[in-house]
Amino acid sequence: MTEPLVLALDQGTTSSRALLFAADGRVVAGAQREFPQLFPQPGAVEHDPEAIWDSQLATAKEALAAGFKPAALGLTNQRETVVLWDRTTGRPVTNAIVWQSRVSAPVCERLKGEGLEPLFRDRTGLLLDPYFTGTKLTHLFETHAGLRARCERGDVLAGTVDSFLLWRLTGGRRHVTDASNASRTLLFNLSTGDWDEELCGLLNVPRACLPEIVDSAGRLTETDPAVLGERLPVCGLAGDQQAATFGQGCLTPGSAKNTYGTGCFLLMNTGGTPVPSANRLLTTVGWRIGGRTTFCLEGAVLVAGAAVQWLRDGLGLFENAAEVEALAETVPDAGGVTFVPAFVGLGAPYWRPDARGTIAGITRGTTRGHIARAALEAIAHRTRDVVEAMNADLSEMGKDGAGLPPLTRLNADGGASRNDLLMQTQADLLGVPVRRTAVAEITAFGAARLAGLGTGVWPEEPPTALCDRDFLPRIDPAEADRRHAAWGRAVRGCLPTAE
Ligand SMILES: Nc1ncnc2c1ncn2[C@@H]1O[C@H](COP(=O)(O)OP(=O)(O)O)[C@@H](O)[C@H]1O
Ligand SMILES: O=P(O)(O)OC[C@H](O)CO
Repeated sequence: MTEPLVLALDQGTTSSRALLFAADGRVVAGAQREFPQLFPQPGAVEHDPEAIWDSQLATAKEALAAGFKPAALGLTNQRETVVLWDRTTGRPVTNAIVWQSRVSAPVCERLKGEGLEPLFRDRTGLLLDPYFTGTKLTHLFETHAGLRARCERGDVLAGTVDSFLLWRLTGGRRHVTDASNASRTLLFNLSTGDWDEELCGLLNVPRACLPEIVDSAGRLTETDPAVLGERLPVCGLAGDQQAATFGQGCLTPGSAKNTYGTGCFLLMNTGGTPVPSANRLLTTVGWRIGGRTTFCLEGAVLVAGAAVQWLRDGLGLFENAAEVEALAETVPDAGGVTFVPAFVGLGAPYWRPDARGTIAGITRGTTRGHIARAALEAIAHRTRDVVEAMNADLSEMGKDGAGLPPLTRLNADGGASRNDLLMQTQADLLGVPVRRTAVAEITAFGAARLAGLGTGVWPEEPPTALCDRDFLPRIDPAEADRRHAAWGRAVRGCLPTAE
């Protein structure tokens, strides 16, 4: 095969993947491996960084074993999760604290109590929620004696998962991250495009342990031949949600995608200047190419497909996640059942780490089908929560004359987007078409696209045939509003103190 191929490594929350792509999105070879999720105490979620590395390395080797020679490598990763490792040995010094983990909630409360949230908001576009990397580091330094000092001396390095993987892939030569990953840490200043000394000080994070920030595409570095058996130029690097946005071809302001995976992440491209949110969404870097940054507004829903996983593993309702659709189709509606899967608190736009899940409205007639249907509806309602906040932000922008119209179409991807009932429910509740991508692995494809662009082997224009199916709204908007209002009441019911 002579067409230029790109190897994408996609290090996700529950599995690592390596996929070799052609420019049109075809997967020529690939491999995927799950790795263990660790729940050491309620609200804490950890990964063993060695398990992350082993699974990622094994998949990369497996994909390369097919015998094709990629022109470049693109890397994308679960975001916010923090890894600390010894500079000399490369060995992790603690488990990775995963983005879902709530362990730094007390640190966030303390900082909020000191009135610091507006400062963090203005500079980083984020909120003081335990989701983000910075307070996870603060927490680790407060609970591991001597760790901060080792970081200050530069003996221990810190970074998000991309940094750790690149350290290993380059044989311990490069300690880098890209601007999109950096923008998820609470330490990155959106205006300067660099680490913010004052915020590092407030979070007690020594500058010496942080990586160098590079672009998301270009000749960023290269792999050590001893690791993958060959020297590959690393030409694409981005957080997984930003990579999916790029892969979906959301390259113009106003275009948006929602990834339905463990959580749901809805990102809208807002162009070359950061748009502050008045409605508790996040302002984040989409990608930085040639030193020019594209920004996004983001709504992060912490639990989406994970609710389906819980029906599978926690309640034993079925064996495979895909079976939820048939089960939910056994009933015409949720029969008055509302399921708010606030397992790790609620993300955008509520940001309530103290919220806990509820299943309400159960009667003697409630069946497994009703619960399954309510779980799918919950995912669609959480997405509407985000879209309402986003449209409000866009309308606010419009007052200055520089606005974008409300969302006109949502591009969908991720494991749970394979569920037709979920996609139809989503279109119904939003009142706009939902377009499901034909490229199942769009996150990895986005990383490959960045690398293809970065190395110049692929055209700048994304492939055109990305649509698998359009789901059009079928219910009256007033009915959608009524259902969403009932959802809002259920959400309020799962908050310990009324908002
Ligand atoms: N057909 C389906 N319907 C609903 N949820 C599904 C379906 N297939 C997979 N899921 C859910 O999607 C998630 C997996 O999607 P994926 O994109 O691989 O997630 P991640 O990248 O976050 O690990 C799981 O939480 C799973 O429960
Ligand atoms: O690994 P995923 O696909 O669940 O994505 C996780 C997000 O990057 C967390 O912000």
